[in-house]
Amino acid sequence: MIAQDIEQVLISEEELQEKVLELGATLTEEYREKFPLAIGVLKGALPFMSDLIKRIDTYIELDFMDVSSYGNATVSSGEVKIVKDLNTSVEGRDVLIIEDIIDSGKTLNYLVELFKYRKANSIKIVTLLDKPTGRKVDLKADYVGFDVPDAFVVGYGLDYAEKYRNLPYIGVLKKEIYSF
Ligand SMILES: O=P(O)(O)OC[C@H]1O[C@H](OP(=O)(O)OP(=O)(O)O)[C@H](O)[C@@H]1O
Ligand SMILES: Nc1nc2[nH]cnc2c(=O)[nH]1
Ligand SMILES: [Mg+2]
Repeated sequence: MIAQDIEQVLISEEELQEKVLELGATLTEEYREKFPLAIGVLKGALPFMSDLIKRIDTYIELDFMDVSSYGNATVSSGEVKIVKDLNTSVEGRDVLIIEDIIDSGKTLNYLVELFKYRKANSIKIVTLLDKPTGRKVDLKADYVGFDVPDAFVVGYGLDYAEKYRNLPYIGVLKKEIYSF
């Protein structure tokens, strides 16, 4: 049972699902007349994206980008690596980036600049979690599910050393699990 490693549940499964419904309704209105390209940032955004897109009731196209700046560390290296690029061109498209968390902001800052350079028509960000205290670059999401405190959170896509992504809620690990 991986739940035994959790010290505290910060956001329950029910709260997550309720927020996903709310964000889905907002995005349905935002993109009603458009055909946005929804870009999931792997791997963390996977569970959130999977739930969210089912609540967006308009035509959307999906694509994925795999970038990594943390490796197995809990502090961003600051260097964003493209592990997998998009299959689709963003030129002229209304791009909706779907993320699990904004912490330093470096991952999304990099992606926003990249999609601007590639001539996207518009770029919006929806993130499940925002950790404003972690910010190292000036970056704001257009849609935020929850603000989280200055702690390393796991679950619902968020990992510690690649584990815990499959927890259905957001929590904080017991101190003895972390190796820092
Ligand atoms: O705002 P930042 O400080 O850049 O941090 C946020 C990013 O870090 C995590 O991804 P990570 O690079 O660890 O890869 P993963 O999604 O595969 O876990 C998370 O999923 C975000 O993409
Ligand atoms: N799992 C996890 N990944 C992150 N990437 C950036 N911040 C975090 C965090 O708080 N938890
Ligand atoms: Mg990520």
